[in-house]
Amino acid sequence: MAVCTIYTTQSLNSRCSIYTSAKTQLGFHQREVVFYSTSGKRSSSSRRGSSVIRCAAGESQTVVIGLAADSGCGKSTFMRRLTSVFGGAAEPPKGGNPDSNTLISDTTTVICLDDYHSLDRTGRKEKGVTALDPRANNFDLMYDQVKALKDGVAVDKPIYNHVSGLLDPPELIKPPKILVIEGLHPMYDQRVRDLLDFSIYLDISNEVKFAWKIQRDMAERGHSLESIKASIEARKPDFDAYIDPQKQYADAVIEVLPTQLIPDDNEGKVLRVKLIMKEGVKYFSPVYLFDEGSTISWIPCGRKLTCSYPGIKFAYGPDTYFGQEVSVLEMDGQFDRLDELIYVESHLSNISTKFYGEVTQQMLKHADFPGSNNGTGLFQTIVGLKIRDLYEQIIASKEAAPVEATKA
Ligand SMILES: Nc1ncnc2c1ncn2[C@@H]1O[C@H](COP(=O)(O)OP(=O)(O)OP(=O)(O)O)[C@@H](O)[C@H]1O
Ligand SMILES: O=C(CO)[C@H](O)[C@H](O)COP(=O)(O)O
Repeated sequence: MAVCTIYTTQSLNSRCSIYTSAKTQLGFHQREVVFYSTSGKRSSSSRRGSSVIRCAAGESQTVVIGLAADSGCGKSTFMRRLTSVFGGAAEPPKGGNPDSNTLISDTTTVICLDDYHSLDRTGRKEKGVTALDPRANNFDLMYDQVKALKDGVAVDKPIYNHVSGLLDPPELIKPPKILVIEGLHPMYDQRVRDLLDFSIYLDISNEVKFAWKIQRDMAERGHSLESIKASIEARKPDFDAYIDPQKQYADAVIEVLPTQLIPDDNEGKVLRVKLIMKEGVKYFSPVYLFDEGSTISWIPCGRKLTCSYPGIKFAYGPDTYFGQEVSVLEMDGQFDRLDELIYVESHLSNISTKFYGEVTQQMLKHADFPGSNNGTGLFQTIVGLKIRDLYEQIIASKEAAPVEATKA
């Protein structure tokens, strides 16, 4: 008999029901469910079939964030910036699988959606599908488990092992304060998408993606230029079909393009980065430069900001994106001196900092992360602060709301 230990923040006399079905997605036919209440009391129940515990609506505290991007587009770097905003280091589950893709800190748990690959590397090869193809992923299980975590219920999440290319035995994930689901498809399945409190898409243009891939896979992983080109080409049709369309659903998009400051630049070192922020998203007010709603172009170089060639240019203004109203903040170029970023920060509003200079402090703290001297690092940091603010607002609103009557 498989034993599943489930931690719940609900008291034992709160209304939680166990739903069972004939067979779990993980393959267990019978399991024991052990509840731990916050007071430490314990009770257990044995059922045939899979166990999903659903507790009374309105009691959940887990805020769910989706981060979508292709492989090698800066998700891990963004996650490191985000978890740093909440303080404390993010680490793999203690004593667990050394190849786990999960990162846990005091406030956040980041799960990688590669863990919901239904086909392992050999299986994909045999069936002739890439990992980007929805047929290689189990969206039913993804939905069930993200929903359970959002409802305050622990799950046994599978692990996709990137070293072996196999599906490893599952790991226990307890409901965190903030759950980040990052990977190829957080906004692909409507059921999963509807669970997200906020969503981000990292939109890296083909030229820049290629430059980053070469930098990482050639320098750090020993791949040849030809194999990198071949891998990008092989993924492109599925990327265009299944990954890229998700950006229309994102509340914030960080778009990374080649610079416009250097004519015909093909080095890909200087970047033009746009932060596209949807209007009307609950608990999220877009950042603005100087004057909300105006159209602004700003070259901050001069007395207060050191700029070597090709300089720095900011732009801000309203726009539409997939037919929706957005505000766009743009930065082209790179900083020479990160401490001078405070000058730029002081002209930005709605950045959800807790003290003057917090963006600059965060950027200086992680000056060694990729993108710290340009708009990728700046906008990732700002989005991290906006997520903290969103989380605090959601929690405050739940605490203020009267407890809902539970249904029998
Ligand atoms: N902002 C950036 N500026 C320059 N290079 C970057 C930036 N972000 C990421 N990179 C490059 O891309 C590589 C991949 O970044 P990262 O590991 O954060 O991406 P990822 O999406 O998590 O990748 P994967 O899904 O393959 O694990 C880095 O090693 C770095 O070379
Ligand atoms: O697109 C990816 C997401 O990170 C990976 O390529 C996918 O998970 C397959 O993994 P592997 O390359 O280890 O077979």
